Amino acid sequence: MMRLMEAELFPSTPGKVKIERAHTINRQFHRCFASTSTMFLWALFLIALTASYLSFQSFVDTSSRYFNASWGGMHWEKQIRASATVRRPGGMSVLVTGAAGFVGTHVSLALRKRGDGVVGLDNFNSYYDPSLKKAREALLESHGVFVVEGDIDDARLLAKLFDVVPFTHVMHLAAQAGVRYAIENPASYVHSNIAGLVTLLEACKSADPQPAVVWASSSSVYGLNEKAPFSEADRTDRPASLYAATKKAGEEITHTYNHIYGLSITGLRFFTVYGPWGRPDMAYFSFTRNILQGKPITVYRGKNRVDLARDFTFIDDIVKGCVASLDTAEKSTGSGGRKGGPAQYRIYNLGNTSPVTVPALVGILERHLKVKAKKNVVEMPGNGDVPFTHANISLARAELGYKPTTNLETGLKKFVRWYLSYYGYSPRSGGSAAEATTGSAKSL
Ligand SMILES: O=C(O)[C@H]1O[C@H](OP(=O)(O)OP(=O)(O)OC[C@H]2O[C@@H](n3ccc(=O)[nH]c3=O)[C@H](O)[C@@H]2O)[C@H](O)[C@@H](O)[C@@H]1O
Repeated sequence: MMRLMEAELFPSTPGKVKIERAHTINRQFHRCFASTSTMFLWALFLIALTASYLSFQSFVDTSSRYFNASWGGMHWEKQIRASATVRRPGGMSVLVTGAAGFVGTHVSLALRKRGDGVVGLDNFNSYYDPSLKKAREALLESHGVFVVEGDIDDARLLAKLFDVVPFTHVMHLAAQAGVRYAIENPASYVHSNIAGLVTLLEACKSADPQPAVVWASSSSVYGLNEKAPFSEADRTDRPASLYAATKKAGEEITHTYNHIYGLSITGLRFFTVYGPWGRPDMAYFSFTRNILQGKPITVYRGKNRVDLARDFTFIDDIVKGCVASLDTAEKSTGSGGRKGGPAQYRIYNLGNTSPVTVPALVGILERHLKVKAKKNVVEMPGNGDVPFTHANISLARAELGYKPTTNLETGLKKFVRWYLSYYGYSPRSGGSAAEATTGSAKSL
């Protein structure tokens, strides 16, 4: 019993000799005290060790997050400042979202070439082949445009960007595009076209100075509108796809930020934009790929065997419309999140004004590629498509000086030339592009 008590009173500690039972009570108390203080010291030591281990871990975590992050740091900020530098009197510094996208790349290049400061932002998602986006980024970099890798829904990143550069304008082209893909991945449209848009507008409204915002809406907002050509004042409350609904919502959301915070806003309704460096998910692009590979293409047809038609618009015309919108945008009126007075709010159609049917589009491609397409004609599935689009561009002509000059025949010729060169086709004289493609073509 006594031994048990002793053992409880004087437990052994690591590295210490066992207590001798023959000690006097005093000595026992002394040892007891000594042992308790040793234990206390050991406990302190262990706590300190654990604390330093934990803080070291968190340092390692933070630094690895920091070093792995695609943005941040002094070098990064320096690249942004250099890219945003204005090189012409009265030039603007523009944040272009979706800069590695089709329209974003072309607009960024046009701005940079005339001496404006341009910083790109893109999340390089895999909706379509990210290597094409990387190739566009390389093209931009060769012209001195730096593209930040990040998402428009990242409020911290946006705040940092506005902290580093007092952007005068935002050209907002980042979005989840594609009409039919919304059936497969609705959340992506909500993430980019709704949540991302709001996050971006929040950053713009808080920025000092507030930038003027020009952004990409879509011809799809006209939905089931049958009155042709489509004018800005026509009904847009009957969208036929979730994509269209999110773009329409974007028009309402931007109006709210214009109304409450004095942000200058211009929404551009693009009509089926095509051209070099285009989007592989679009019909003209995927048709070209399939025709060259000898694969069949699916051509949708409307009810009663009516051909579908689109007001296909060449990229160079769209770029001119975007740049003119930036040039004519008035300043936002607010600062520090407060409205200073009424601000400009505009919406324009940017189309070509001459719709072409999908079979006619295929015919032009067949001529340029010198290959006959294998066509499967099927009735348009009910997945978001509309039978036709046709832009009335009077407003953009009057207020932006917008005047499209490239017809589908000429524009597709330029696209095909780019496609063949980008994917490594080298047509022999007299032969068709397809005959000359063996081996060297990159697959999409
Ligand atoms: O104008 C717009 O606002 C929209 O234009 C295009 O949408 P869409 O006109 O549907 O363009 P494509 O996907 O290239 O389709 C063009 C036409 O080809 C048809 N098509 C498409 C794909 C296919 O395999 N077969 C086919 O016949 C479509 O039904 C449509 O009539 C873009 O993809 C959207 O991002 C953009 O917002």
